[in-house]
Amino acid sequence: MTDTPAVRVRGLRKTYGDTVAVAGVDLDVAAGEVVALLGPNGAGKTSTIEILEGHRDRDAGEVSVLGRDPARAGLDWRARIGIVTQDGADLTELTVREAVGHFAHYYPNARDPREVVELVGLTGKATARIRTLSGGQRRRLDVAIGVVGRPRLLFLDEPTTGFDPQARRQFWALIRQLAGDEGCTILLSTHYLEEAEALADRVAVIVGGQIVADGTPATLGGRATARTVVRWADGRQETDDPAALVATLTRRYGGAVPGLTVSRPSLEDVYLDLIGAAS
Ligand SMILES: Nc1ncnc2c1ncn2[C@@H]1O[C@H](COP(=O)(O)OP(=O)(O)OP(=O)(O)O)[C@@H](O)[C@H]1O
Repeated sequence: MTDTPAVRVRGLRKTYGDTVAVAGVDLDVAAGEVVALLGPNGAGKTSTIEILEGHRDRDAGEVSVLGRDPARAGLDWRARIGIVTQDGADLTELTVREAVGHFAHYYPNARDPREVVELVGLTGKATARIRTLSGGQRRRLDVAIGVVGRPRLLFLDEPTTGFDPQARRQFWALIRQLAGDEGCTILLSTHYLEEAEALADRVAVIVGGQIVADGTPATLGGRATARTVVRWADGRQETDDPAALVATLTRRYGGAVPGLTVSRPSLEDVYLDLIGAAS
């Protein structure tokens, strides 16, 4: 990672008529970092991401993406970012390989379209027309189009919606490869907590257009220091000393404790608390 942030946002605001979609967002993404934006429907994730992509105007605030203001950046800047939107491109009569090849032409240092099709697991569909793809295959194609230009920064807006579990795991492996081997900075929005946990170095939770928490998946919302919950067949207790409680239970039952589980709050528990407290 270098010291210059890939993304720096201060006081970002966006309204649509009477609706305040983004209400003063501050966000930093370091070069090489994978950051997940989490938040309920309508929280302002897409609006924020689209402003950072240069696809939407802002009302106020400072935004720097790869050192430029997206509202004024040119083609050289655009060639260094990759975008996977919720809608995808409208190219339904092209084949998968044609579509990826078409986008490759826009970039000075594009990847080989065949390699990209392979990377997203669509080789078996390379000559299929886009309109014949399933929803999950279509999203993989969107990812292929997003990465064909070797972006330094990749925006992924709910990238795995509609994926089956196996496709989601394959997609995660692809993202780890892009982030790890190639040092690509990634900002993604998702509704899947396990996706944020699997991929993100850092998670920012946005509610009502404001960031209400920002931290690693392990520490978000005080998760690392939260009390441990011990559950067993006849009870449940929160404790700071789970070993002592389990020892007590073991003595009480004279051996194995039926149905014993020892857990810290999941990322989902913490997230639901955060959005509940904020709304
Ligand atoms: N083009 C638009 N015109 C009017 N209102 C809009 C427009 N786009 C978004 N909004 C409103 O702005 C708010 C934030 O929407 P946004 O799409 O940024 O949320 P989101 O967090 O991405 O939601 P989701 O998880 O449902 O995709 C919502 O209240 C939405 O209805």
